[in-house]
Amino acid sequence: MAGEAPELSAQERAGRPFPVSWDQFHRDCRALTWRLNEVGPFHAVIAITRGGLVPAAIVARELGVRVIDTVCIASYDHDKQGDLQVLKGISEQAMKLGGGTGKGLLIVDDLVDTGKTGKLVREMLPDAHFATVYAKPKGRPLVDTFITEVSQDTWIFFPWDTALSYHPPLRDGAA
Ligand SMILES: O=P(O)(O)OC[C@H]1O[C@H](OP(=O)(O)OP(=O)(O)O)[C@H](O)[C@@H]1O
Ligand code: HPA
Ligand SMILES: [Mg+2]
Repeated sequence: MAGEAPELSAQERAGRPFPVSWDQFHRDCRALTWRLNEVGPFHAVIAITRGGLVPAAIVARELGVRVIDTVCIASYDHDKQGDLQVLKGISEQAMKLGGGTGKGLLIVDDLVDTGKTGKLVREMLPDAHFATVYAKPKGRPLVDTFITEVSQDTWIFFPWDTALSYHPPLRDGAA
């Protein structure tokens, strides 16, 4: 409709950019593993794709876990969240390892934001341990272990979504 304000994406609503380098991400994943090492052992890691694949690989490597499964969920189209779609569920084999409820399984994702994705996976595996590298306040209560909390109005830029590019000097109006 004419005169109606355009809908803002999550990233536009988020005032603060929080860029994360590969190096920083690796360090944060290792810090996460230190905490998880106190909680395990785990029979398997369940990565929430796609963002959870990267921390899941690092965490599984550090914890010595070789069974990794995925739950494939799509919700954000870049920075706009739509309805959650489960494109692939947890495998029967991983379900068995978790006794049907997720006991002894470790769910890994890169972050929780609104918590919608995490809530859905928790419902599939109520007894699993849920770990993320970053957490925003709305999603935080869903997570058992995380490393860094950022404000709800922060947008995290992951290294696999970004590239090095020219940045104008502050004098020329750069933010
Ligand atoms: O707490 P929420 O508000 O549900 O948001 C968090 C989820 O959003 C992102 O995934 P996305 O759906 O963008 O898919 P991707 O992992 O394939 O990038 C992120 O990796 C989390 O899985
Ligand atoms: N960064 C990247 N992807 C996301 C975010 C974020 O802050 N929130 C939900 N998906
Ligand atoms: Mg994701």
